[in-house]
Amino acid sequence: MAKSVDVQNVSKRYKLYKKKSERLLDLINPAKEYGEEFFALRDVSFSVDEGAIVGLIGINGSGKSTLANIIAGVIPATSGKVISKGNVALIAVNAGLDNKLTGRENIELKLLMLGFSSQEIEEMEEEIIEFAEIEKFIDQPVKSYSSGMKSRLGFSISVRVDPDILIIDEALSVGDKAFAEKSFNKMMEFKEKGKTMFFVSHSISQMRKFCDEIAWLEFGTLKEYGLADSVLEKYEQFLEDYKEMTKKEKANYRHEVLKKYASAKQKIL
Ligand SMILES: Nc1ncnc2c1ncn2[C@@H]1O[C@H](COP(=O)(O)OP(=O)(O)OP(=O)(O)O)[C@@H](O)[C@H]1O
Repeated sequence: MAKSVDVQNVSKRYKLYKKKSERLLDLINPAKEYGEEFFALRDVSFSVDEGAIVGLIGINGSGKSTLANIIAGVIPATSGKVISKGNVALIAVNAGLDNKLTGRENIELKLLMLGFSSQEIEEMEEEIIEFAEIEKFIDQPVKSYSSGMKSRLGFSISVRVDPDILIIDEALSVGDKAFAEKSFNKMMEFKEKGKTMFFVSHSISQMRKFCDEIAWLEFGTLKEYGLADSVLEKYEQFLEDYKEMTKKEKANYRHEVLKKYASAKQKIL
């Protein structure tokens, strides 16, 4: 089976500064290393077959959105790389929409940037507006939209553009039930067309219905990658245990996971 997305040793490092002056000093004198290092992703690798639907799971802050953004090319990895076959679209609340522009201007700008002609844009525009169900508000600035409206607009543009690889980050959880159903049907259509999709959600039942494979992230590391049923079962059990832990036990757990990761890495090096 041909590979669609290859995530190779991807890490994402952020610098956390206590004061604005630290950020400035770090820029002026990078050798001195001001601020605290924080890894949102640590050496994550996996590859995805063409047509697979992959769920990204993990507790809050485990790195799901960071990974989704890196695969979509919205933010760069600090090290490692992602090789994708075809064009990638990310659908997330707020992703890729300019708040100052109206809904219509956002559609036009996005389609222009993707290289569509003005005639094609004219044809696609009405379909996008209709699918997004924001007809009356389409000429209002996006900053006046609710999060549901933004997400509907983002979703409608991305699916109409017909990308090879689609990444959906929590965007469906903000819409109403009817729109969520319409979006779900659209995604099933994409699935039947054999497109590769990534799906970020906290809903295990949605994941179970929709995904073939799961990447389970834990404190920025890839804990497991495998078939959906088996990984989701383990994740559900983990969530039950994790929920019962005290704050201190959770901190210890995190410490142990990262220690294990560091020693495994040392063995490889
Ligand atoms: N721009 C940034 N600067 C500093 N830290 C960041 C930045 N973006 C994300 N992080 C941190 O990286 C970690 C991973 O964030 P991310 O949003 O990818 O997690 P997530 O798994 O999607 O979380 P959630 O389920 O809560 O949405 C978090 O601890 C977050 O605070």
